[in-house]
Amino acid sequence: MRRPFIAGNWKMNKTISEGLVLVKELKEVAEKTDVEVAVCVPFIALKDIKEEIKDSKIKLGAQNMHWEESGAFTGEISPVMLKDIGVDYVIIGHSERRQYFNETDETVNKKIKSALKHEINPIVCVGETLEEREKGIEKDIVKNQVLKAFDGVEKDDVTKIVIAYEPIWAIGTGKTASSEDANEMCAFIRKTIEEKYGIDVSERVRIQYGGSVKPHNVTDIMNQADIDGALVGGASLKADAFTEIVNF
Ligand SMILES: O=C(CO)COP(=O)(O)O
Repeated sequence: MRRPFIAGNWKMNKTISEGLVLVKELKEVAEKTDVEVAVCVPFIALKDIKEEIKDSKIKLGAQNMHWEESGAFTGEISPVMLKDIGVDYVIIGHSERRQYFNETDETVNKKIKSALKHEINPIVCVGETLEEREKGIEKDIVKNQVLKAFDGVEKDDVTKIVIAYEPIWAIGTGKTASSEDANEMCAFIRKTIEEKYGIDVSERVRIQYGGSVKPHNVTDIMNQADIDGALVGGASLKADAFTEIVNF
């Protein structure tokens, strides 16, 4: 019922020409699978990558955006600009943006509502730090992030949003949450959505896991009942590894 969704987050990697080489190699796997496949690429590569994948099944994502449509916001990119290129998805509230660029639950919420208004599907990231997990407060943290992210979001829009559960301690560290722990949190997120919007919505919203997803662990992760996909960092930078992940 929920279509599996594997998205690569290239982060600050790949020049435009390197990115073009990579997406050319991903077209075939996207063609042959029922899994939805997306690449979330640096802003400056969006247009060229779009041109390259326009006749393929690969979807295009950005990694951030401002919530305003235009204005005096030096260095920022607006939803109007992303839509103009034909972007399908935008990652919002990645932990690296929360950690290094002062992104808050409030800005995440504004960005989600703005993306929806401009018909770009948000991939909203939530997840706890290691310290929070060790204290046993990870569910409180994640619930709070989810509720703040969805504040004021209309019921009809909820399933346009993809939620990515990315425990911060698992990102780029080679440590994955056990698939059972990851599933437990994803089920808890789904419950949180159910409490706010009802089960008809919560059963349809897609929840990804992210954090050191690799070819060797993806099958186990994707076999979990409440995990509908993966947001892949490092392993999305190589065609062979990402292809294996898509073919979980
Ligand atoms: O942050 C991530 C995806 O957004 C995960 O990154 P890694 O797969 O490199 O751990």
